[in-house]
Amino acid sequence: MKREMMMMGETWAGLGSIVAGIMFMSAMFQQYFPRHLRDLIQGYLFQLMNMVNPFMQISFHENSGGRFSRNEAYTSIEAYLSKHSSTQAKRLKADMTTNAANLVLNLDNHEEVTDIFQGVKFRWKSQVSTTNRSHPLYGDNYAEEKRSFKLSFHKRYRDLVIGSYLHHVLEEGKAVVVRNRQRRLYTNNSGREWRGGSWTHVAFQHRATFRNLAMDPQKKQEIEDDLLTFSNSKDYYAKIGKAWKRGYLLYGPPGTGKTTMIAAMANFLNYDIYDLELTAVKNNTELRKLLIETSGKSIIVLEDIDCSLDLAGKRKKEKEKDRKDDSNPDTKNLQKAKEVNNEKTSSSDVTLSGLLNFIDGLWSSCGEERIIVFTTNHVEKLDPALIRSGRMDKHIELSYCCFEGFKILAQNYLSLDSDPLFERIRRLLEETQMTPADVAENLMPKTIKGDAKTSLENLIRALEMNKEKQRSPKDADKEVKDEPTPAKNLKMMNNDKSLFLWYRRPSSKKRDKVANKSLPESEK
Ligand SMILES: Nc1ncnc2c1ncn2[C@@H]1O[C@H](COP(=O)(O)OP(=O)(O)OP(=O)(O)O)[C@@H](O)[C@H]1O
Repeated sequence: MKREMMMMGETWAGLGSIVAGIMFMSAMFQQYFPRHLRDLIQGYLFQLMNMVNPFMQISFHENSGGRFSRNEAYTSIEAYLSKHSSTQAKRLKADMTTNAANLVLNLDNHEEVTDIFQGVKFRWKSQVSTTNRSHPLYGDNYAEEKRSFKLSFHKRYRDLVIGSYLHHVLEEGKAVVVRNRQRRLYTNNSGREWRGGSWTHVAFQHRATFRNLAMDPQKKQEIEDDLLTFSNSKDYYAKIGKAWKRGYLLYGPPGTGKTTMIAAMANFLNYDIYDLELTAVKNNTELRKLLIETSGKSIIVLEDIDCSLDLAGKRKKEKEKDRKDDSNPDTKNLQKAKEVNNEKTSSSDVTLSGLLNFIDGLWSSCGEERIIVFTTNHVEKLDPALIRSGRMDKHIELSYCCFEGFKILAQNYLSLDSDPLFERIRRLLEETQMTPADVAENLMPKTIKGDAKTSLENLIRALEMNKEKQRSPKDADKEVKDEPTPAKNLKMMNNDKSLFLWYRRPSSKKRDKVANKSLPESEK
C-alpha cells in the first residue's frame, strides 16, 4: 500500500514537471519567436491535428459584426439551445433582458450540451475568452470577454450540417426569440417635437383575442385563416417575386371593434404594432424613413385614414377644381381662400402619392412579414387608388352587433352561454342596430355584486330605447338638421365670407385661433 502511494506520488510529480515544462516552452515560444514564425508553426500544428482528428468544429461569435452589434446567429443559437440547457446543463444563466417577456435559461460559460438531428448527435459548447484592452471608461487593462458557441460533429456529416442542420437551428432559434420577446407598441407621435420622425415604444399588453371578438364566427375564422396563410407564406412570396406584406382595410361605424381587431391580429400572430400618426409626419421623406425603421413581424396601423390627412378623394377634388368656371370671381376667390386656409392649417406635407409609395413602392419591399392596416368609419370617402388590391388586399367590414356577436360578449362579460332572456335579445338585435361597444357597455355589471340577469335586463332596456329612437323619424330628422355638414358650412361661407375658415374640420387649436380672429367681435 505504502509502495503504491509512493508510486502515485512519483507519477503526479512527473506530470507536474511535464506541465511546468510545457508552460515554460509555451512562454518562451510566445516571447522569443517572431509573430510570423509563431503563426506558421501554429498553422502546421493545426493541420497535423486536423489530419488525425475526425471531428470538425464551427464557431459562432457573439460580436462578429463589430463590438456593439450582436451576431443574430449567436442569438438564435442561444435561444435554440435554451431548450436543451434546462434539461442537460449543470450550470445555467438566467436572463431577463429588456426584450424578454419571461425569464430565459441559457447555457453558462464552458457548459456543453448535445443535440440530435435526423439521428445524428451534435455537440455544442459555450465558450468564453478574455483579452485585455484599453477602454475609454475603464482604463488600459480592461478585460473584455468574448463569447462564442462551438459546434462539433464528425466530418462525414459536413453536408448535413451545412445543408440543413444549421438552417434548422437558426429558424427554430429565431422562433424561440420571437416567442420569448416582450412585444412592443410603437408610436411616431410621442408628443415631443425633437422625436419627430422616429419611433418610441411601450410594452404591448392589449389582451384582445379573436376568441373574445364579437363578430360572425365564420367571418372570424376566415380572417384567422388568411392571417395564418400569410405568416406561413415566406417561400410563396419569394417565388412570385412580391414583397412579403399584406394590406387590410377595416371599415365600419365607430365602436364596432376595428381597433380591437388589430390588437387581436397582433396577439394571434405574435407581432409588434406600429401605430402611425400621419398628421405627425412632416413629409414623404420622413414617412419613408419611418417605414424603413419598422421591423418584420409587425402590423403598421393607420387609424381613421379618412381624417388623418386631407387625402380622401384629393384627386377628385383636383379634377373638380380644373372644371370650375374660372369666370366666376366669387368662386375663384372662395377657392383661393380655401387653399390658403388648407396651407395654414395642415401641419403635414405628406401627399397621397407619398402614402401610396409607402404602401407598395420600392421602399416598402425592404423588410418582410409586415401587415399594413387602415381603419376608417367612411370607406366611401377614400381614394380608390389607396384601397385597391395589392395595397389593401383584404377589406373587412365591421358592423353592428349580431346575435352571434352578442353570445360571445355574454360569454366574455358574464360567463353566460344561454339564458331565457337571450331570445328576446336576439329579436331586438334583428330589429335595431347597436354597436358591440354599446352592447359590451350595457353588459358590464354596474356594481361589484351586479348579477348576469340585471346586466341582460339593462341591455334589453337599452335596445328597446334604441329601437324607439330609430323608429321616430321626427327626432332623427331633427338631429340630422342640427348637425353641421360641409354643405351647410359652404352655404354659410357664401353668406358671410369672413367665416370661410370654419369650412375645414375644426380640430387644431391653431385653426380655432385663426378662425376666431375673423369672427365679428360679438360672436367670439
Ligand atoms: N367586435 C367587438 N368585440 C368585442 N368588443 C368590442 C367589439 N367592438 C367594440 N368592442 C368594445 O368596444 C370598445 C371600443 O371598440 P373599438 O375601439 O375597437 O372600436 P372602433 O371600431 O375601433 O371604434 P372607432 O372607430 O371609434 O375607433 C373596445 O374597447 C371593446 O371593448
